[in-house]
Amino acid sequence: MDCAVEEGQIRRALERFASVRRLRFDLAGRTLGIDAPVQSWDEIAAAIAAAGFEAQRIAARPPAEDRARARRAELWRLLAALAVALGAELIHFLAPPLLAWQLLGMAVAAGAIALSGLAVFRKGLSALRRGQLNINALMSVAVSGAFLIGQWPEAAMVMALYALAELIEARSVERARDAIAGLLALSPPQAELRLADGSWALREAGTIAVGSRVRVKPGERFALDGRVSAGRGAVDQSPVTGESLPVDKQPGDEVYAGSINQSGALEFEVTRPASDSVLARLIQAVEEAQSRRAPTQRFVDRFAAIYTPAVFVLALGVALGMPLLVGWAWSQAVYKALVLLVIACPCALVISTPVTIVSGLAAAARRGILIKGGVHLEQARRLRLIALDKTGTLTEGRPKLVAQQLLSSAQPPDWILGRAQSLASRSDHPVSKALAAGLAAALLPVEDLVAEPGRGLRGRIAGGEFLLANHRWLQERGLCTPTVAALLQAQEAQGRTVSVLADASGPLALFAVADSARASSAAALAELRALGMATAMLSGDNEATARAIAAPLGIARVHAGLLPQDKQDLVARWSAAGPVGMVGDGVNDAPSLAAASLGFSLGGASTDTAKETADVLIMDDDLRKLPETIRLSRRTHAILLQNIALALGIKALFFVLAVFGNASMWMAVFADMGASLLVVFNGLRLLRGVRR
Ligand SMILES: Nc1ncnc2c1ncn2[C@@H]1O[C@H](COP(=O)(O)OP(=O)(O)OP(=O)(O)O)[C@@H](O)[C@H]1O
Ligand SMILES: [Zn+2]
Repeated sequence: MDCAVEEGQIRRALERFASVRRLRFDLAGRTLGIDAPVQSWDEIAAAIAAAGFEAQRIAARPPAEDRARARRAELWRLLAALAVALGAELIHFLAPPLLAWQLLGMAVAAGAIALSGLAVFRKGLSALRRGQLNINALMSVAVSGAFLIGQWPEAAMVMALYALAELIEARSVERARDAIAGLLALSPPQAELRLADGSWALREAGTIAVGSRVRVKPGERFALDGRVSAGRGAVDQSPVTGESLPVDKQPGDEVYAGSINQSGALEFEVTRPASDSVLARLIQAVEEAQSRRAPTQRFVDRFAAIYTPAVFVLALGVALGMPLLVGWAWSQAVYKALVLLVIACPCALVISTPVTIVSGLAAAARRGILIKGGVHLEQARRLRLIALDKTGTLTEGRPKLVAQQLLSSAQPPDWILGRAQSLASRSDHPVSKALAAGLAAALLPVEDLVAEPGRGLRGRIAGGEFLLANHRWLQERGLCTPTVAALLQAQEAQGRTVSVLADASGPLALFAVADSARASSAAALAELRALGMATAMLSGDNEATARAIAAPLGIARVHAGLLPQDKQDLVARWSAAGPVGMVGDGVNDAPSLAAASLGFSLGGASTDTAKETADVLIMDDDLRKLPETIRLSRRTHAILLQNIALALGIKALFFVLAVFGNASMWMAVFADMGASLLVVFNGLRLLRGVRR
């Protein structure tokens, strides 16, 4: 495989295999890494053969130096072909018009073609035999045609330039990928490991076991993920989370491979093998995202599949039609038709999209935004409404007990608080956790504990049945007296979430927890609105509480008291009217994340379920990454359009020149190469301005 067009053909052929997890193309090295189970290898090889390529299994990747040497040899071969082609031109121009000289010139031209174009002819012929029209077939026809009508110096020139252009193009695509790999591959290969005798030694990061002790000096990068066990200091985590400010680390804190230790020596205990670090998973996700084709890419591929045969038919029309209709000389008409064949090369068009999208994904990853596919990158700019979950998304999700009040004097305070504490300590819900952490009573055994989603907890303690209920549940149970309701409303108006301990006799005590809005929330929402997005809050919490949190953030649409199912229904209903983004963090949010056109979750705060369901992961929990994602999506889209216009525009220009002016074949090849390079560099612009 030589160019992006062929890469696309192979990609399409393998796309339908569910077993193929990842494809890693190395155009310059002519190798393709396929991550798939052994059983499907034969099937895959057969699919590659059906696409017109011959797959050769390699025992191991040839070492980097060998590949570099092979690339250099190829470059020299093509430069030599170019020189020989120039020789053919010189003979054509300078030599006397004798048959001997003619024959010599033809031989030299044939030599240049053989030196540069054997592979093109081989692949072109095999495509023609299968009744396909690919770029190799077109070039073979064009070059043979030019040779036969006596334009042998030009035929040689075109073949040499074309092969050279393909080489340059393959290298630029490769360079785009390397730039991305380089941006992401930031963790050092070795780490300083403590050995059994207490001494320190450098070891390959891949061989260090979970639980080992590793040391990082100031200024060095972490090679592995872990938990600090000794030392303290500031760590720059921007390569992993995009967080711009260094984070202070002390024993017990998590550190990530790829981040930079800025001050103080830190020792940490390895918590994940090198292959499973957050950074490694990030890289893997971006690579997987690359191999899934985005909508624009599908469109371009489909277009190219029509465009090439269409130009071929047109060329045929010019060759046959023009002499008959307009009275052109046959040789002139055939020559113009051959120029058209060269123009039919869709290379620039076909590489324009993947390079742009890959750069966009990498630029996002460098900002700590993990986008799980080009589709999602393209989708973000279409969003008109963004729905945000309250607890844990707009707020920190770490509520604290800020007020408590006894509502009954039938039992001693210790008796009541002990029951509340015992129920609360049995649940992982943030409200319960805040209560458990805020009270200090002795724990009693709880039987028949039931968690009622969106309502609270119920259980038996020492023979009595108790509820730890929110306002809604209290009302449903008919336990809410006007006095209690007034007390609850006073707390709710301050944005607090209230739970009431109650038994059959009625409410016993109320507990109010407060959760503060994230520092980034207000700015993020203002930016979203400036981008023209509508925002809405979805919450399982009480309406008054939710409104108290929403008001300072400028969110007018508040939907509170929702059960997880209600959230999903709302999002699904809105999605039917237009693309909706949903931002959530909890297990409860997974259904609505899936129902949204684009689901966002927070990398640090979210549950694993939410992270897996989401299409976009915001690594450092900074909500300002939401507007950033949308801006990046818009920029990516603009560059995609520019690239498509550029690729097609240059072709159109040469098309007109070829038919009505005097564009020559080698000019057309040159234009193709120039267009390819332009779109590659335009796509790479997305990577610029990204912090390393
Ligand atoms: N296990 C529990 N312990 C205590 N209270 C609970 C529990 N489960 C639900 N609640 C009550 O029900 C309300 C809604 O809970 P739910 O889990 O649906 O929403 P949330 O995740 O807290 O809020 P949001 O939807 O804004 O993220 C909570 O505010 C709380 O008052
Ligand atoms: Zn091309």
